[in-house]
Amino acid sequence: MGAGSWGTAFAMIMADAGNEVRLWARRTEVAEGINTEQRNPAYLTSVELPTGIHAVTEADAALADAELVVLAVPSQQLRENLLQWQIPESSRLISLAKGIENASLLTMSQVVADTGISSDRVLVVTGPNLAGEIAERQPAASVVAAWDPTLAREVSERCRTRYFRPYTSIDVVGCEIGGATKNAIALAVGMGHGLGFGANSLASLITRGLAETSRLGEALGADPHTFAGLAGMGDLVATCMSPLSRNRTFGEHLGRGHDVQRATELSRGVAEGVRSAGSIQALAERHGVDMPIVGHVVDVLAGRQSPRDAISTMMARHTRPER
Ligand SMILES: NC(=O)c1ccc[n+]([C@@H]2O[C@H](COP(=O)([O-])OP(=O)(O)OC[C@H]3O[C@@H](n4cnc5c(N)ncnc54)[C@H](O)[C@@H]3O)[C@@H](O)[C@H]2O)c1
Ligand SMILES: O=P(O)(O)OC[C@H](O)CO
Repeated sequence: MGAGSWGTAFAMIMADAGNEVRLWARRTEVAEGINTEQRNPAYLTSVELPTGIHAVTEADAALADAELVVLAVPSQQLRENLLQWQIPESSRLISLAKGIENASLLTMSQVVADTGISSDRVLVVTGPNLAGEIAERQPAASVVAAWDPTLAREVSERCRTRYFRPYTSIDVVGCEIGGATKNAIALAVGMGHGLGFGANSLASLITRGLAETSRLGEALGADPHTFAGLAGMGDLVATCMSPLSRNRTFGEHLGRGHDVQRATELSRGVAEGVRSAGSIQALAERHGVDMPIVGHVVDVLAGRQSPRDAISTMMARHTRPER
């Protein structure tokens, strides 16, 4: 459900893994391009898609009798869409979005459950999975997380291909916090890059970003090991280091001196950290967790601080043991 970059690339994974795939696109021209030319004319436009993907513009046509419903709309739009869709009762749902809902401070699997769908039916797929690389069938690993390890295993087998290697996890909340928070940290790393700083600065931000992500995750009951894995460090490193990342690129525009409006105009696709950073900060405050990098990202996005001042303020913080 959603034919943006990741919805399209994940449809490709599912088709390559031998599933019959229906892909819901909002726009007729997107569906037609996929069905007649095996190309999405709006996202990943140079990629030839497998013939096994059938695109539709009616949500009901995509959802009818679906065994697995893959949710690939941006996180702040998930609830409004779910409330309109007729999700088959026997289906399982896979959440792909990486964000925290603004109004509720819920993770995406929690939003799904909040609309009345049992959390036993909800899975999360997350990891270092930049859609542009996956669509070229470059090898990557990922994590399929569910409360029930048997379900996680079953679904991981359904999306395994020669280029996509899914591990399993029962730490749903940890995987989701890793995925949502890395976007805010990537904004900070992008700012550092845009300011002209090198590998030492960026590695320092990544590592301390992981430390604050782990603190938040643990406060929410996550397994600390998750943050050393694909959904934590793996995704954080891929996002912070790749020019393909929309979040890192958005941060880079800010670091080069553009304001949020101009950075938005220069961006293609959704940079989830821009919308979720404030929610992550609010969630951290609710649980008494210190997240200085996310806090400064929020200040920069709100125009209260420049990227350069944000970095200077972080550097001036009191020193203390690393752990
Ligand atoms: N692109 C990636 O590399 C990647 C990888 C892993 C996870 N994700 C996550 O997947 C989610 C989707 O990202 P994406 O990369 O596909 O974004 P995108 O910007 O490429 O596409 C967004 C899609 O959502 C649709 N959309 C936008 N507003 C909508 C609304 N109100 N209702 C319904 N549909 C709407 C658009 O039409 C489009 O199909 C995000 O949470 C992102 O963090 C992306
Ligand atoms: O392009 P980004 O910044 O949304 O990152 C994409 C994926 O989440 C990387 O795993």
